[in-house]
Amino acid sequence: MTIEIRPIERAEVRSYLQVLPYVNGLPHWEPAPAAWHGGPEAWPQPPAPATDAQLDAFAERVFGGGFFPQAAFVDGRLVGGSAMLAMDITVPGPLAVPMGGVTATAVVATHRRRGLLRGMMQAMFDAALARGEALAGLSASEGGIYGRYGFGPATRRTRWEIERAEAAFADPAPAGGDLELVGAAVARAAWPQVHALVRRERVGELSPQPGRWDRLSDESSGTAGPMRYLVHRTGGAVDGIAQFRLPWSSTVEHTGTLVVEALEAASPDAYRALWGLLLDFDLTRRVVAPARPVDEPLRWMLRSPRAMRVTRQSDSLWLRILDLAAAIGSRQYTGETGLTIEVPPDPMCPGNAGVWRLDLGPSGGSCVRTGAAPEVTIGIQALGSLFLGGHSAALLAAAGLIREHRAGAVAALGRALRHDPEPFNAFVF
Ligand SMILES: CC(=O)SCCNC(=O)CCNC(=O)[C@H](O)C(C)(C)COP(=O)(O)OP(=O)(O)OC[C@H]1O[C@@H](n2cnc3c(N)ncnc32)[C@H](O)[C@@H]1OP(=O)(O)O
Repeated sequence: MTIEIRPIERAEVRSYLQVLPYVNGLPHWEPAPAAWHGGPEAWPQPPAPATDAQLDAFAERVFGGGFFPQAAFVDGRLVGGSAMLAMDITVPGPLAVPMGGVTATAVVATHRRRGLLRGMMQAMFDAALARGEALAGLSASEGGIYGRYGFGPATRRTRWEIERAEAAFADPAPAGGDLELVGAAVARAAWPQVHALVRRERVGELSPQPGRWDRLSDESSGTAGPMRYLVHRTGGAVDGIAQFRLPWSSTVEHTGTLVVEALEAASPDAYRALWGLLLDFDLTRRVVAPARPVDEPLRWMLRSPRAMRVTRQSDSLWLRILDLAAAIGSRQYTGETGLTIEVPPDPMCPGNAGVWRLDLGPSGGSCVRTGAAPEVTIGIQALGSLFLGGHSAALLAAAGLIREHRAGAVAALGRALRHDPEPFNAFVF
């Protein structure tokens, strides 16, 4: 048996796409989307296998630029694929820095658990480093897979519900600006503008992947019904947008649910006005929001903050530091901190291991090798989890992921790295 890991040629794109479960109509995400969306029906419906025309259209896009696919061949047959997208992620500053976004990953069922993904991941890390990318990120299909490659959960998402009857705002004064229900064509033009404003400020936000907005559609999807769009304008300029559905259900318990798939607002007025209408939409009983930040201002705007019931919480973006010194130099920090850290061996990115002197401050950071004794030992996975400023270093130390050699060093590292508000990415890729 011969194994070959290499980038694919243009003529191989269709074979590459065909190993991806969703292209075959198989689930590619958590097996139970209903756990996030609620309701007893499979929601949304599993996708149908891609048609030939769709495969050709995908293939064109794959070689449209910024997409770096690797594949695993066994005895000449393509049995696994994974790809990196050239993206930008907002890091504390806020500053946009390049990140290789790992996506479209699968190995056919007959060839799993023999190291093919590890081989593709190594090839993608090496290529990303050669392109000058210090970070890689991904959304994980399962929580047990990606830690071994050095990825740490870095942003979180929650699913919450609010009963309409309990959703009154503490301050009933209406927000400024204008709301309009629009079709997908208007949403496709408006959403990029809002997202650009939001991601300039919000740490963890990502540049949109190619074709992201083309997927906004008016078409109905099974019991989920059509997507609906609501925009907010201030002085005629769009500064907020939401997409929501009113899914059909056969049970009385689940009828009248309004599902807010995404909502982005670039001003407090837009945020308040969009939620104001969605929480008080006639003929509904409940709002479900499946992919929201853990620090949702809306809770603090409600007369009864406990009306917002968090029903699920999970990781969202996983981050992998490929080049520690470059990554540390790419963001800004709270206060001035000097610290010596030890990073244990990192076989997939060996340049990260060793003892480093960190000098971190509001104008940036430096990370240089030192012979001094380390004050903390921290693995590359834990550094990935802390890098955007989410999570607490003390928490990871309590879990045994950071070892402290000088009292107070973990607290100092945590203070320097932490960022408020919590990092969040509105869309997965
Ligand atoms: C970023 C994204 O695109 S998310 C989408 C990921 N794709 C999917 O979930 C589709 C279904 N799954 C698959 O196709 C495959 O299981 C993959 C792509 C996740 C992994 O491919 P494989 O070639 O089997 O992985 P590989 O053999 O390199 O695994 C490396 C290690 O991960 C482990 N592993 C692989 N998949 C899983 C899993 N689902 N759960 C737990 N451990 C796993 C292997 O046991 C192995 O462990 P080891 O390092 O201790 O030996």
